[in-house]
Amino acid sequence: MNAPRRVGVMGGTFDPIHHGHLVAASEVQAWFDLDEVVFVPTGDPWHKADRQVSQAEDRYLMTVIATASNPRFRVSRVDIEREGPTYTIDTLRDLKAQMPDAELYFITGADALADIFTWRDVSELFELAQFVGCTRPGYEMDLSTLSGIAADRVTMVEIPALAISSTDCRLRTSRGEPVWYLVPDGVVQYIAKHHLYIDSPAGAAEQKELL
Ligand SMILES: Nc1ncnc2c1ncn2[C@@H]1O[C@H](COP(=O)(O)OP(=O)(O)OP(=O)(O)O)[C@@H](O)[C@H]1O
Ligand SMILES: O=C(O)c1ccc[n+]([C@@H]2O[C@H](COP(=O)([O-])O)[C@@H](O)[C@H]2O)c1
Repeated sequence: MNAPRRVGVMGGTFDPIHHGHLVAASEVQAWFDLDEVVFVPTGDPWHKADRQVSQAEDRYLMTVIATASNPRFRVSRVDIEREGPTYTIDTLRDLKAQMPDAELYFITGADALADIFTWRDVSELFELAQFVGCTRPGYEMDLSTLSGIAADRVTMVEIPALAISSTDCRLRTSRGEPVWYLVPDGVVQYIAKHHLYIDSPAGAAEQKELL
């Protein structure tokens, strides 16, 4: 009998996708010898309701551009195409329906993992996937706070520390500061071409210079 496919699932708002996301996915792929990592941009990230999130289609296309050079990476539209707020329980059910024999590994940073007990249907989440928490500068995750099934289903992985966040990339862009080398080149160009994260004509002029 063939061994089951091992599939990483990298969920994120990716507004924009940056090298912290890509390094986390690549490290976990290598660590668990995953056959592929599926990036899943959120549709409606209810947990980020305190701010305006860019159009799903822009976040999806930036994710496609950023992952295109890695043959083990692909991007799924399951969260974008589902109506209503995005919950990981639905993401994992949809992916499991598409790949019934796959073992799923849901990849998060330490900050997202620390909040996992606030996520919808948390105990079923641990039945559908193993969870992999990546270290992230500025965030601690103490695995001893997990109990029962969660403790067996969560692994922490130490990855190269990249103090990059989408928040900082948006702020830098809005101030006319460069995001080259924080995000892939194609994403810099997408941001500038589509005038993302700019709220003033002066900022737009700076952005033109970046192209
Ligand atoms: N630099 C990083 N190192 C490790 N993990 C990261 C890093 N940046 C993001 N992640 C993880 O990637 C996933 C998707 O993150 P998300 O798209 O929210 O990016 P973000 O940089 O945290 O965004 P924002 O600043 O807008 O909150 C989350 O699990 C998050 O913890
Ligand atoms: O299912 C939930 O209740 C839930 C709550 C918060 C975050 N998530 C998922 O966690 C992933 C990372 O989220 P974020 O906010 O760091 O981009 C993304 O796939 C979200 O859909 C999921």
